[in-house]
Amino acid sequence: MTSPLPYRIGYGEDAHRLEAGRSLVLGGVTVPDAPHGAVAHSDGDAVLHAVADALLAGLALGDIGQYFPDTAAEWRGLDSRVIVARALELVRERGYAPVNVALVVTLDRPKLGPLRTDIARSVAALLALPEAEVGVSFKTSEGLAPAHVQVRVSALLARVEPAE
Ligand SMILES: Nc1ccn([C@@H]2O[C@H](COP(=O)(O)O)[C@@H](O)[C@H]2O)c(=O)n1
Ligand SMILES: C[C@@]1(CO)OP(=O)(O)OP(=O)(O)OC[C@H]1O
Repeated sequence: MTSPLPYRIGYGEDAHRLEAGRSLVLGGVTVPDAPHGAVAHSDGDAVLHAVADALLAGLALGDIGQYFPDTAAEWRGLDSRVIVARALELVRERGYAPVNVALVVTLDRPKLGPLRTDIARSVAALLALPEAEVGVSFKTSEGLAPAHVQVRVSALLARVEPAE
């Protein structure tokens, strides 16, 4: 697919159920002393799954489940940084690069504020962006979904190579 557009917007979401005794990884950062972690086929990093889906959606390339099916034994326990790297590669192959991303994590506990910079820095490094181009917001569900993490991500992609 070639696109003449100078900019394209992508949006991605992910959600995972939380269970005690599992680690909670968000944006490539392991949350210390988390009371619960994601139930998932991979490492359950809902931030990175939503980031990758936003990159893919920006170029109408489908979603991560098509590239990393949760029925494939080879992806069990997968480090989600691999998923983002693949999505970024697909974006670059089409002549685009991410410009900035904004992500919102909805999680009742623990409080993530102390990890905001770590998560921004980690996601920025994965996308080869300055840290200031990764916006990180946290929300509680106000008790409506205490055993659940939800992430929403918007991403702006810019054409960096001339359209073929
Ligand atoms: N896991 C979370 C959730 C929220 N925060 C911060 O708490 C503030 C209030 O959140 P509301 O959902 O009640 O509006 C807000 O400043 C969030 O950044 C957090 O640190 N960790
Ligand atoms: C990442 C994959 C693959 O390991 O599995 P999960 O960790 O379950 O994550 P999800 O966001 O439900 O879907 C994408 C999957 O294909």
